[in-house]
Amino acid sequence: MTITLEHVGLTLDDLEILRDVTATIADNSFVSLIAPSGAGKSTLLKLLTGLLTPTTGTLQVADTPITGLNTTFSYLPQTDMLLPWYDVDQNITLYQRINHQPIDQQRVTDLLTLFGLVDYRHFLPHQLSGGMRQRVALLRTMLNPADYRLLDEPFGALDAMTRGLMQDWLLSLPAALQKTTLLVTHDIEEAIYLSDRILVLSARPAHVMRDIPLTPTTRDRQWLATQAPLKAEIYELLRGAE
Ligand SMILES: Nc1ncnc2c1ncn2[C@@H]1O[C@H](COP(=O)(O)OP(=O)(O)OP(=O)(O)O)[C@@H](O)[C@H]1O
Repeated sequence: MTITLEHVGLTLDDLEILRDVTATIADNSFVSLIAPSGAGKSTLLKLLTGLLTPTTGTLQVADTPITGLNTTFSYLPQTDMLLPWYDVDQNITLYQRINHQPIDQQRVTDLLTLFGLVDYRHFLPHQLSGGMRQRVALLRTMLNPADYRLLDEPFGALDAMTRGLMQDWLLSLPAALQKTTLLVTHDIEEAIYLSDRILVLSARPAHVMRDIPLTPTTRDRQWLATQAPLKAEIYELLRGAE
C-alpha cells in the first residue's frame, strides 16, 4: 500500500510550516527525509500519525485518507519515550498492554535476543546506556503491529561510533522485520546508507526539493565511501535552502 501526500500544506499559529508537499512512498521501501533544521520534518510525521491535520491537501494510505489519529503507523518520536518506572520487558510491550492484546512471549524473547537486550529485560531505563535505550525504543516500535514505521532521528542522541553500529545493525535485521519506513535524519550519510530513496526538503515552508532514488547492488560501508559526491550534492542543496 502506497502512502501518498498530495499538495500538503500546514500553517500553525500563523506560521506556514509546510507548503505543497507532494510525495509517494512505495510499499516496503525505506525512505529518508532530510531537511534544514526546523523545516518541518517532525511535523510531517505528526500529520501521518494524525496528531496534526493539514491545512491544505491530503494524506492517504492506499485509497484511504488519513483523517485523524490512526493505527496505521508505529511512531518513534525524537525522544525515546521509555517509561522510567517500567523495565525493558514492560516498555517494549506497552502497546499490547494498553490495548489489552495478548503478548507473544516467545517472540518477545527472540527479539530481545536479536536486539542484544535479553540479559537486560528486567532493567529499568536509567540502568541502560544510550544505545541500549534506543534499541529498546526501536524494539517497541518493531513489536507494534502497524504496517508502517515512522522514525524521528532514532540515533540522534548517540555518539558517532554507536550510531554507526546501530545503522549496521538496522541494515542487518532479517527481512521479516523490515517494513515500509520513513526516517527523519539530520545525517546525510545515514540517509544514503539506509535508504531506497531520499526526499530532500527545503527550509520552511517546506516542500520536496529533490527525490533521490538509491539502488546499490551491495549496501555496505565500502559502497557508502563511494557516495561522497552525492553527500556533497545534498549538502549543497541543504545549504542553498537555509
Ligand atoms: N504545535 C506547533 N505550533 C506552532 N508551531 C509549531 C508547532 N510544532 C512545530 N512548530 C514549528 O514548526 C516548525 C517545524 O518544526 P519541526 O519540529 O517539524 O521541524 P524539524 O524539521 O523536525 O526540526 P529539527 O530538524 O530541528 O528537529 C518549527 O519552526 C516549529 O517551531
